[in-house]
Amino acid sequence: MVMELFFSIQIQSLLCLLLLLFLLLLFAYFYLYFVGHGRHINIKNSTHKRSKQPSAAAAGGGGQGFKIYPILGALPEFLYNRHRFLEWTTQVLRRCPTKTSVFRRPGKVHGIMTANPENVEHMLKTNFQNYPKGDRFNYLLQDFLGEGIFNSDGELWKLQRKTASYEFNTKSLRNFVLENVVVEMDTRLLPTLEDASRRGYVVDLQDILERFAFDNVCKLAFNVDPACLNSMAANNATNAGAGAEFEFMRAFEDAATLSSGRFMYAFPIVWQIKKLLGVGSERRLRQAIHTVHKFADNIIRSRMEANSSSSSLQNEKDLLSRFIANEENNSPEFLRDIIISFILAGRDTTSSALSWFFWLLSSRPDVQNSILKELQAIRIQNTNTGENNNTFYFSFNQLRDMQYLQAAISEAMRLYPPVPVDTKACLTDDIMPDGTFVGKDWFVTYHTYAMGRMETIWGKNYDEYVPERWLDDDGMCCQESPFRFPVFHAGPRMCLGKDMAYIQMKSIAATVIERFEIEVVDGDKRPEHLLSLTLRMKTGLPVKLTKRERL
Ligand code: HEM
Repeated sequence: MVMELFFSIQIQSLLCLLLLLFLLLLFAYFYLYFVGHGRHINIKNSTHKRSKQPSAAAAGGGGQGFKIYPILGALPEFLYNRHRFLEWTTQVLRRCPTKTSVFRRPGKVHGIMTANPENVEHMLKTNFQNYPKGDRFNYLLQDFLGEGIFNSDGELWKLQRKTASYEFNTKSLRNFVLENVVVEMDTRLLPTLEDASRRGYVVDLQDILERFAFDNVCKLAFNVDPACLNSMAANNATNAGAGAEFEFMRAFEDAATLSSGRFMYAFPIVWQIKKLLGVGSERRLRQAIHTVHKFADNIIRSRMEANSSSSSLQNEKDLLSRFIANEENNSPEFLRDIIISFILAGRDTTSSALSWFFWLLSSRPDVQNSILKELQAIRIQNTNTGENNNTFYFSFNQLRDMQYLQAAISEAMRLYPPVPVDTKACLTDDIMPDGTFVGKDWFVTYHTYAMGRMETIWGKNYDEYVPERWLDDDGMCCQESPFRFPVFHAGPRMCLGKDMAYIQMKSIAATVIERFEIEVVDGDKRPEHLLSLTLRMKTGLPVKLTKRERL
């Protein structure tokens, strides 16, 4: 018995020793890689000859790209830099000669990241068919978005795109959007800001703009007013405002954040297990999706019933009615998917752009003055021509004439694009225009944030906020090529809401700037951002408002 125990202890000690030795070897191996032999991979090597399994060097190039370790790929660097993902990837791409680098995750997951306009044109337009959203994207967002336009490829996408493109070009939809914006400003935004300025409160401008955008896009999508901006004022005072609409907004926010959180798992198996067991973030996601679906289903069902019993839909101007009227495939589930995709697309994008714009503006009185001058000129012109009898808000034509403001907002989006990175899947092996090999099933990410900060695209002053760079000699704001400035995507899947977004953003910016001076609390510090589907400020945008003297 004693001997048995003795041998058992011996064996256990031996096993421990072996394990220790193995760990030591592993540590030494990776230590050498990190410190001494760290390998960079990038894409300078622009050979057009394709090998079945391209070597790391052939797929990268120039020795400047992401560090790729055996087995772990770029994971160590990714984990180390996860909190500053955009800055890190921008730095890497900037030092790559063709602004593209291979990125490998553990296992067989390969991809490239690019900030090269020619590559962007190739994937978003020239070889569009080869770069769909792909199975991974669809799978991660399927629970929330189903088959909606934002999460579909092929025929399903085409069908939605066709109907939506037609509707987005109609004057009636444009007017509907502008009317909603004016009402929301008049009844909620301005009273909220006026109240804050009168009492000297600090308010979170990002939160206000997000609530504004959510109210707005819900009106556009299914003519429902969640009154989020109202419930904020109510919340501040009495903690009221917890109706079904408010619950819907909260649930929508959670569902979007938690769904996009799935992209950030270093090991996707973790969220899959959580989903299977119904625990943690996946349990919260399931609940949030249930609330969103229930709310949307009720509206869709009652709207469809109204449609079958009368022709009342003809008077409705929102997107849901327009899709119901379009007879092709309008099952309640499909309509729900469509509506949710639109709300997601139009929700945080304009608020993100405006939040960064207002932050940039707070340290640039010269730009503010130029905007004020432009607004004043438009007001004077208005009095002379009698264009708009309502001297309070700006008409569509007046908004169109705000060229400097358009430039100032575009310049803010160059530096802080609301959708900072966007990823597609590669269907079959391909070679990018810069010579980078892309394999079947690789992911391809175009990096809008990095592209806005490339000297090769914007010149030496790329990191300065200069609205004038967008203006021609006549002071007109020029269009930039969407492949150099893919803030609204490009090619057949280009953002459908671009014009609408500019109307909304210019209308809010002009109305607010004309009435208030905005001081950002700690404005000299750049706000930290959150990495989700859109570029949000981590701790909001705290501001103090002072009413301007009348112009
Ligand atoms: C500053 C504001 C906005 C920016 C920067 C922006 C940007 C983008 C980007 C980058 C995409 C491509 C995403 C992808 O599918 O890979 C996109 C798609 C889309 N956007 Fe926008 N967007 C904005 C506002 C809006 C608004 C207000 C709407 C209207 C509700 C809208 C509707 C859409 C739709 C429907 C798509 C999908 C198009 C398709 O897949 O065919 N967007 N947008």
